[in-house]
Amino acid sequence: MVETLDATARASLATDLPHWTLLEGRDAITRSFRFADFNEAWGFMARVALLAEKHDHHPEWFNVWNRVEITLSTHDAGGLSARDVGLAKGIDGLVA
Ligand SMILES: C[C@H](O)[C@H](O)[C@H]1CNC2=NC(N)=NC(=O)C2=N1
Repeated sequence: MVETLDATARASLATDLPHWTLLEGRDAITRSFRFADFNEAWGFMARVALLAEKHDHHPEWFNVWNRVEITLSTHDAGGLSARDVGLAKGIDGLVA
């Protein structure tokens, strides 16, 4: 069983992941990305997919042309876990 984030980890979310926001009504974080065109967005999604496989942790996502919205939550934990923070940091690294 995966543990959800403790209070200390939650308190540092805003500084650890400044580009991600907490969803309303659900224990999950989200970030929206915008690219020059669909080709760039799809390339990013391909890199995220490889990263997700490496982490064995997978995003919920939505794409329209140049926009990609990613939501992270740990289904096995029923909420946010360190796996989400790890994957979010990895995703941030792809666009840094
Ligand atoms: C068996 C496999 O390790 C699990 O189902 C993993 C795969 N990817 C996952 N991704 C996410 N977001 N949450 C999970 O609980 C999860 N579990």
